[in-house]
Amino acid sequence: MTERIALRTENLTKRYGGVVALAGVDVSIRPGEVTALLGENGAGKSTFVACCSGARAPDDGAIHLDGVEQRFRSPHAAAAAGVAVVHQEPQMLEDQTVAQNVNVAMLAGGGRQVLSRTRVEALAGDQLASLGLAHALDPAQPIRRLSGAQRQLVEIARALVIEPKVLFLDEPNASLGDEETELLFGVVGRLRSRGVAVVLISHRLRDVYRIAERVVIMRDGSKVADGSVDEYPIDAAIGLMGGRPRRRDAAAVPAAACESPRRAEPVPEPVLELRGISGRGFSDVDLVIRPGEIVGMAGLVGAGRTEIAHGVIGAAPLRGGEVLVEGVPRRLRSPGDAIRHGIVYVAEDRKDAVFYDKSIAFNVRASLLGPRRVGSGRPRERAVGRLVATLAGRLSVKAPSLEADAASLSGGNQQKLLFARAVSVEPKLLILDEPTHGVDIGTRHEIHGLIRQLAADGMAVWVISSELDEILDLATRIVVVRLGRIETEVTAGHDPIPILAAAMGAATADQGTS
Ligand SMILES: Nc1ncnc2c1ncn2[C@@H]1O[C@H](COP(=O)(O)OP(=O)(O)OP(=O)(O)O)[C@@H](O)[C@H]1O
Repeated sequence: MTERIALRTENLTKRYGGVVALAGVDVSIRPGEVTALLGENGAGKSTFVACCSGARAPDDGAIHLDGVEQRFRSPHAAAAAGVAVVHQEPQMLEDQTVAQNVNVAMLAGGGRQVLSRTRVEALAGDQLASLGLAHALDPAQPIRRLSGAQRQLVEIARALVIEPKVLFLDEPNASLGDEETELLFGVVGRLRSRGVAVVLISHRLRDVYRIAERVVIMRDGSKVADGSVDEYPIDAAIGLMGGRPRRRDAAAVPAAACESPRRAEPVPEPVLELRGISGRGFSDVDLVIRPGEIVGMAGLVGAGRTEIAHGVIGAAPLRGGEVLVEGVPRRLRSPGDAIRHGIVYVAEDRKDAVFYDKSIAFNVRASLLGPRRVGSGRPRERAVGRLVATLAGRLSVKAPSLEADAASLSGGNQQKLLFARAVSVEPKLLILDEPTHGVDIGTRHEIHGLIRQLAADGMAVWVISSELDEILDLATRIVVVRLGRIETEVTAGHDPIPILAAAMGAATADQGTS
């Protein structure tokens, strides 16, 4: 009996100028299975998805869907044939509701236009319920009020209205907390049992290995391995992806950086002190961050962590309380104002921060022209050189040249660019919201190493992350935000897991009833 194959590529090839993004890739994806597509940043995963889903035309090779060769002229044509994609950065109608956004997808998929708002909400509600998402999303909520995780779930609901044969999920869990990842995997499990071929791209390998049956491993545009997860366990996959030795973070940093900050020395003056600040989505928040500390902010997605950071840097209004920067009360009016006071925030959503139509070099220089450099006129070439060296070396950003558009960088490489750009401003306080979102495992170690080194050199760092592992790995002190308030605080060295689990678990129960 011949095995059923949902999607098969043969010699799939794609070049961007001199860059070979796909070098003759042969892959078979089976129905009713979850296949993980793995590879470091820039390996060619997104390009593979783009070619299979009509977003890019391959230069060579063939794509077969259920045994029939296809030449998709557009994503719409691919969707009509049964190929759906959930993208890393969902594009949605921001002012419309969840229901309207799902409805638009239904219309695009050939559904009938529905004019009544209650009917639109009921249809979207049915769609969400069939995916087990009825409790996670309210069809009447406007998109702009949703967290990154909730938007991902809406995007998945939209992709599924066409009842695809093949579903590509490109980094769907990059910004999801543990709870939301479970929700997502619940949806994936349902799709698998309906016979959908699911292709999952994710750098969170431990999550991936919980759900995938098969792996396809890519490196530099080529497939280097393909088989069951038993044949290629995590460590083997990591080796195949990079061929780069996996360095322990601690080895990359001076030993002092791994200790709690400056225990024996006098306690330095806080860089930032929040006294009972309130704003939309949070209230009565007290927090002190001193030089050399890495404060990890944990909590469920939607708990209010990003909102607190936005309130501090002036991206959203504060309703009350006081912000002190180096002991002086300040009301920061905008992120630019925050930079002038030595506070740089790196957003979770890179769409807002990358100048896509400008060159990589422009993006790098943009920060060096920032307020702290104004006095020196032109950005100092040495500083540019240092930054570029960091990008190319420690963060291994793959780019054809510095003059290429930032849009030509893979998603993970854009994230690295933003990190390096923020660091180059030499802030007193660096606020990182999901700093390794979409970044491969080797680079994640490098970024963590750099964060520790910066703290060891005296920078204060505030890390917001949905990954408890990341917080436990990095932070010298951990605060947990729950329902917009700081719920609990623990110092590294104590066993924080029971405390964190209690705070986060309690939050789930409360949120469910409110
Ligand atoms: N529009 C483009 N123009 C030029 N080069 C591009 C373009 N899109 C992608 N590339 C290059 O093709 C290669 C593969 O990129 P791709 O986005 O497919 O990688 P990826 O494996 O999805 O990475 P990530 O994990 O960071 O998302 C990279 O070297 C990238 O810089």
